[in-house]
Amino acid sequence: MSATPPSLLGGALIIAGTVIGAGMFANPTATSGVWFAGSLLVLLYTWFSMLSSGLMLLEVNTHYPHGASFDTMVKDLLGRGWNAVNGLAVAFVLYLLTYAYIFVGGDLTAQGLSRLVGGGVGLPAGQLVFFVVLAFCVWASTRLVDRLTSILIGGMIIAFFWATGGLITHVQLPVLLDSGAAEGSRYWIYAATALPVCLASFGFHGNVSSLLKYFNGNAPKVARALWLGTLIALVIYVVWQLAIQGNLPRHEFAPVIAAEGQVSVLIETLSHFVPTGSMGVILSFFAYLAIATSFLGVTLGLFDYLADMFKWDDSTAGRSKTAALTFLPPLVACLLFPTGFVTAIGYVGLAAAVWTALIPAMLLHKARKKFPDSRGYRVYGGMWLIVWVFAFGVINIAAQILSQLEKVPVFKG
Ligand SMILES: N[C@@H](Cc1ccccc1)C(=O)O
Repeated sequence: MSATPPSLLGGALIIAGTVIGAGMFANPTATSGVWFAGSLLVLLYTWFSMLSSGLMLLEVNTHYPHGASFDTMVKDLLGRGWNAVNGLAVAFVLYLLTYAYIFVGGDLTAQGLSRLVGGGVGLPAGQLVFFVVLAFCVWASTRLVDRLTSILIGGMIIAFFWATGGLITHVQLPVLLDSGAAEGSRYWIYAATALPVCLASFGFHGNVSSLLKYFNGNAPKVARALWLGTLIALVIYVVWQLAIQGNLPRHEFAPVIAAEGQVSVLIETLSHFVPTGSMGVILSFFAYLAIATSFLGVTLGLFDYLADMFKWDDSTAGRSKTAALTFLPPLVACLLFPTGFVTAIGYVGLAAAVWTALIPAMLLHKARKKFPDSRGYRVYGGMWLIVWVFAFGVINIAAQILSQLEKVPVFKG
């Protein structure tokens, strides 16, 4: 990153770039049970809780030297045991996301290539092409990724409004409100599937300490960047829900759910209800950019994390070893065990709940005891916020486990 501190908007875009990713493509499918009005409540609840836990991490971070990582804070405040749990949960999320990105990115690549050469490019071929190009960027250099990301994020936001602009004008109120639903249709009983997926789609918490370093320890400015970045994401998610759930009727979601929310199937099913035309292509293009930016951000995080853990240096040999450990396990898993996309994101939510909700709440509780008369940045809310965020984590973990065990109703369309 450059030496001059970035603008507030620059910081907010870094956050928005991480937040907006694979998660959002799973949202319309995961919230098809609670439908539009319910999804707004779930999104608001998740946004507020995730922003708050990010601000908690920020407050804790101000007690440590600039750039002190998650690892340092957890070890110091909660001890080695929790640090091991935290490290495992972080690694699990990053690996699983890489898997989900290859899955979706490969799907879209296969579609795109088929269109170019006139059909017949399979999913594994698409996954390999997508993977090789982006993994090469990460292996080659951090600077390249940095440059690439800002261009991609800009393009992504433009493509998003371009693509959904058309869809929004077609939104049908009865579809959005599901007013033609059968007598006695139920919505709230399906909240458990929605929660962890929305949690995953608001995750960014690995970026807080690097942003604080980037802004030279100016915590209030980082806090503003978190507010702005997560608000941009919230607006985009709401518009996205409107575009999909305002056009594709709830009772027609079955094929999308059966395909586990695969993005190409979502777009294809949508095209039966709206004349998507070139919009389908722009939508795929947007999806592509969103996945690519997250892939770059997440794998770079995983890459640095592994290099640091194994103390592998920055030489070509060192980087190659790190790259192999970063990329090969998810690629192999993707080729061998193609489970569904929405399920994968649900498990991302489960593991992410540990380090984006439970741990931040525990850290802040400890930090306020350890540094009682600090006069620096303080997040709003006092003790009730700590309890709120902790409960949010527990609720999400329970929701994912119960819906995987089918102990709670799961909407099938
Ligand atoms: N929000 C990211 C996923 C993520 C989760 C947790 C931490 C960081 C990133 C996405 O939707 O793709």
